[in-house]
Amino acid sequence: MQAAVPSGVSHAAPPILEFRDVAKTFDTQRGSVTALRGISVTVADGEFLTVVGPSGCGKSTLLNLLVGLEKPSSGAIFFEGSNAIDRMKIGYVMQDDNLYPWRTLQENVEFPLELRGVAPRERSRIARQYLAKVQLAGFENRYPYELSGGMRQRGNIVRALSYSPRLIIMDEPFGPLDAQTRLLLQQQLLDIWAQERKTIIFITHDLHEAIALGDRVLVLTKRPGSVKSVHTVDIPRPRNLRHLHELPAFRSLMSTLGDELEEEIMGSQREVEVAA
Ligand SMILES: Nc1ncnc2c1ncn2[C@@H]1O[C@H](COP(=O)(O)OP(=O)(O)OP(=O)(O)O)[C@@H](O)[C@H]1O
Repeated sequence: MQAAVPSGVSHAAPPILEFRDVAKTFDTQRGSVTALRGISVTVADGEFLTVVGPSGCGKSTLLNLLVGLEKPSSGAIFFEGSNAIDRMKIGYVMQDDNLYPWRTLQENVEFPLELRGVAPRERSRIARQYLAKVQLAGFENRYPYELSGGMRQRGNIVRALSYSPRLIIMDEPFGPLDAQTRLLLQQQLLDIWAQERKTIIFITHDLHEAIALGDRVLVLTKRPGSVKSVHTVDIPRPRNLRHLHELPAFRSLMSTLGDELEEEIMGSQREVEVAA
């Protein structure tokens, strides 16, 4: 059961993360591609921020800058007040579960704890505790090929949580799952988040998911991605995800986000037509 957390207040907490006028241009053999431009946004400690935007607008690039896979072309990113980002404090969950096939589920979840030098007994305890939180007790000794897609992704998520990172970034983690499994995992993620209040940045194509999970929804423009709008989700927690669509606040935000994204997607199409 989730703790009651009023929605829309967490971003009043001190920021844990700040993007300050960040831009990213890739130099390729066919010229340069500006993926992001003028991104300025702060994320509060313990906030759940969801990010939506048209395909190719730079959402994954934003996350890659955070985890150090790419460097900003200009501007700066501050994490816990420093631009020397301690990436050991950041967990990353990608769309494809990337559990190691040669390790059992338990050994997979223990892996980041091993890297951080946690003693075997303690890491075994922590891994079991997290696996139980997502109803995977009893499956500890299975290998990834013996698990369903939803089970693997749950393992993937708790692996990122197990070493208690301060920030977790998730790039469409539920993308490939069927609707029913997706709903279950969304609810489990919210339950864990309510208990632990980690800061989460969650990218999704699904507007329903963005509203259901987030304290705020950040909308990016078409490429080069910049901040189009930021909306506070005015729906109290705990949220019953199966009945959200009945709430006027949900329907109103769905409609606003739908309009904003349509505007961006139509804008991209017009540019393609003019260029053709
Ligand atoms: N390493 C790279 N080299 C050159 N161009 C890149 C590189 N990475 C991304 N891009 C370009 O930057 C733009 C943004 O890409 P990105 O993957 O961040 O978008 P996205 O919003 O995550 O897309 P999608 O929603 O389709 O997953 C795209 O035009 C992409 O082709």
